[in-house]
Amino acid sequence: MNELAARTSGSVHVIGAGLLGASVGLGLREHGVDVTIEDLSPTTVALAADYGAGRPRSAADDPPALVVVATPPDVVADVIERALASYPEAVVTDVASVKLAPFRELTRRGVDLTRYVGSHPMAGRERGGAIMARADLFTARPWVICRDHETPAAALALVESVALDLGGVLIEMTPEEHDRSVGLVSHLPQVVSSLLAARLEPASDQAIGLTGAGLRDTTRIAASDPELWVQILGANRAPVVELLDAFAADVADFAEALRDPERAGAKRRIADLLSAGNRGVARIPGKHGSSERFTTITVLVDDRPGQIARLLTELGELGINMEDLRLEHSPGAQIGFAEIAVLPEVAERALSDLAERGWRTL
Ligand SMILES: NC(=O)C1=CN([C@@H]2O[C@H](COP(=O)(O)OP(=O)(O)OC[C@H]3O[C@@H](n4cnc5c(N)ncnc54)[C@H](O)[C@@H]3O)[C@@H](O)[C@H]2O)C=CC1
Ligand SMILES: O=C(O)C(=O)Cc1ccc(O)cc1
Repeated sequence: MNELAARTSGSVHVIGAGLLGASVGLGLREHGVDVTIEDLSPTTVALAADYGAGRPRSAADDPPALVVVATPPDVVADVIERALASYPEAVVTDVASVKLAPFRELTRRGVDLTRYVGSHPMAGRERGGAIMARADLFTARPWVICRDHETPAAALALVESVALDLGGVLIEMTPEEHDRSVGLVSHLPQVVSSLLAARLEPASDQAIGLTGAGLRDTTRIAASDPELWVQILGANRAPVVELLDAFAADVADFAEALRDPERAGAKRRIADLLSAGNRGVARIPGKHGSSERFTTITVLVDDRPGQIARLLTELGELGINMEDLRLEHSPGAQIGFAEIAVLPEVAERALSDLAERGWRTL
């Protein structure tokens, strides 16, 4: 393996070798960090080891410098407590999606948390398990670190070095700030997406067949693991319930305006709520969200092998830099749509040059 230099010094022990734990292991191994892994399931340990996420710990191993706890949230406090006791020299971090509940539980138990630094990479996938792990899962994604004033600088630096080696973007927050923030940007979207997708269950095949990008975009995370989310939502219930109540009030407000759109002010109310959505989506960082930075051109692509590759090659030949690409294709359709984000100043030329080469654009 062609190793990248590591910031992380010392060996890392990962407890819970599923999606997050094995991804941490894979990413650190690429930097040549010595990683050992542990899981309740021997099969998961074997799988994660086979994929290259680390090796099982043996009695002869030196103690780790850092322990990363990547177990489900409902056991995370227990595992952190055990790790602090088992490795009295090590720094211990975790990657659980909620930060306040385990911190409070450990404090309630009187556990000395000097060597504990809570963290949370804002990266995941719909399905868990070691076989879903990827070394690049955390690349360019926010990685929240919850320190407190007593956290020793060396402990903080070690956790930060792991996050940076894995390509994460460090963000410092208190556990309270973290839980409120993820309630809004992760937990509320999960509930809304799941409830929306649940509406599809009894729908006819004919209706489902009309599905387009809008429904796909708003329901992707509805495929997430219910068991994990029961734990996450339960552990962050206060902020999530508050957000759900406010959301439900907006839904009721919207339905009320739509019930009688001829009533004075009703259309304005509907427009105001939709416009607030425009302003909200414009705040989302990243290429899809910051639509003002790029212009999207849509190219029709025949459903034949090699068409997308040809389109991308020709864009390169035309000297047009693609900032983002999205493909849309309905099953059974003879045509697909390639939505290509480009810099606004080249959009017009891209459309005309592509048309000249015989591509159909929208
Ligand atoms: N799935 C996601 O998209 C994200 C998950 N997280 C957090 O990461 C943590 C792990 O989630 P995933 O990797 O998705 O779950 P996962 O189900 O893929 O992996 C969890 C692993 O922990 C093991 N485990 C359970 N109890 C254990 C114990 N007491 N000791 C040792 N191993 C134990 C399980 O056997 C399993 O292999 C959770 O706390 C979750 O909140 C954070 C960011 C994203
Ligand atoms: O897929 C996405 O959009 C995610 O943001 C995944 C995710 C799920 C749970 C987390 O605690 C953090 C990130």
